[in-house]
Parts: sequence; C-alpha cells; structure tokens
Amino acid sequence: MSLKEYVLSIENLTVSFDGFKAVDDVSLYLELGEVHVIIGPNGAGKTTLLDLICGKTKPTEGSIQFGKHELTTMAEQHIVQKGVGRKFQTPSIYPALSVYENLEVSYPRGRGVWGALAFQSDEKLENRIEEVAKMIYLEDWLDVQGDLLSHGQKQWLEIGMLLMSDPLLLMLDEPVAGMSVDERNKTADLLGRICKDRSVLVIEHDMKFTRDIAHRVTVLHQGKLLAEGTMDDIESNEKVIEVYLGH
Ligand SMILES: Nc1ncnc2c1ncn2[C@@H]1O[C@H](COP(=O)(O)OP(=O)(O)OP(=O)(O)O)[C@@H](O)[C@H]1O
Repeated sequence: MSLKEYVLSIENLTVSFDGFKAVDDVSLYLELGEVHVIIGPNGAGKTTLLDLICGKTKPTEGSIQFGKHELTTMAEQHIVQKGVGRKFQTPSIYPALSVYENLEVSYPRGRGVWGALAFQSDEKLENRIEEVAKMIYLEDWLDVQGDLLSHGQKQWLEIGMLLMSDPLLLMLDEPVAGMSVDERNKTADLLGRICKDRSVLVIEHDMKFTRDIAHRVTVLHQGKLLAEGTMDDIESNEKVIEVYLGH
C-alpha cells in the first residue's frame, strides 16, 4: 500500500531520554475510518508515543507523516491546526462555562489577528454546536454549567470540544476510565460514529472496551512494538499473553 492511503504513517520512531529509549524503533500506520488502540504494560511508551505525535516531545530518530505534513519538525500549535486533536485522561473543560459555551469557545475562528476577527456566521456555529452536542449525548444539557456534569459527561464534552474543529486524527488517553458501564457502551457507540471521517488513536487498559472499539490493536512493551493486529490476533498472541494479558 502506498503512503498516500494512510492518515498517519509513523516510521522507525525513537526517543531517548538520557540514553533510555522510551519509544524504540516503532512503526505504525493509520487508515481513514480506523479506530486503533494502543495497549501495553505501565511504562511501555504509550503516552510518549502520543506526545511525539502531538509535538509535545521531539524524537531522536524517525518520521511521523500526517497527510503531506512531517510532524516531527512542526510546532505543537501547528500540529493542532493541521488537524490533530488530543484528549488527555482527566477532562479539561471550562467548569464555569455552560456546555454550549464550552463548545462555542472550541470552534476554530481562523488564525492570527485577521482570522480571529473574521467571525464565522452565527448560523454555521449554531449548527455545528447542535450537531456535536447530539453526537456526545448532551443536546439537552446545553445550558448546564460544565462543573455540574457527571464525570462521563465531562469526558464526552471534551471529545465534543475537539470535534468542533473536525480533526482528521483524534487521540484519546483512556477515555472510559472512571465511567459507568452504560457510559462506556455509549462511548464505544460514539467512537464508532466519529471514526467514519477521521482516524482515532486510543490508549486503553480496559480490554473489554478495546474489543468493543478497536479495528486494530498495537501492543507496546518496553518502548518496542511487540505485536499488531486485530483483537483476536492480539488475544491469541503468546508473547502478548506473557508480558501483558496473562497478568
Ligand atoms: N520526559 C521523560 N524523561 C525521562 N523518562 C521519561 C520521560 N517521559 C517518559 N519517560 C519514561 O519513559 C517510559 C515510558 O513512559 P510512558 O508514560 O510513555 O508509558 P505508558 O505506556 O504511557 O505507561 P502508563 O500505562 O503507566 O501510562 C517510562 O519508563 C517513563 O518513566
């Protein structure tokens, strides 16, 4: 397959911290419409890999191609503008603002002074807020203040805030940690819908949820890629059972 068909192509990516390789020669490819889950024991390099993609950390070697852009030489803010959204594990919404306002402030209004002045039409903004609020099960909660939402609703709102700018790659770090069973199921449905016109990369420890959402799974161990495949491949892989699933 040619590189052009991938949303993201990571090749031979390595980062060394004082000689310690937190990510060691990892290659990974994401297709459009794919939900790809990264699993692995604590310290395997999962968070560091996402830090490298979003530009928070710069690699020692290797490349990260996002469409036609090379991300390893790009500043963090530019990577966001190119269409990479990342959600950290703890929700970071604006607690004093309503759901509507949280979504509104996340709507991209262009770049620089002139871009910021060129307000999008109110109708376009309203439509996008309504569309996103429906996707994240908060259409009846638009007037509610952020800090009054449940933990799960806050997580959905943060996903919604990222969706306001319609990123081509969405990265989520343990999105269902602390959620009820019902909220987990709804989150799986949500990811199944929003992956249609983007790629979604998820770090996860919950194997049931991983099975529910993953088209493909990558297992990291001590910074290296241990295995990659469907959940069925991964669950029957002896190396994976030995270092991770068997524990
Ligand atoms: N900036 C840094 N300087 C030095 N070591 C680091 C740095 N960032 C990460 N590491 C080390 O790299 C290794 C991988 O860490 P990382 O957080 O990526 O693992 P992880 O797979 O996300 O683990 P967890 O499941 O516990 O979140 C760890 O040993 C960590 O201590």
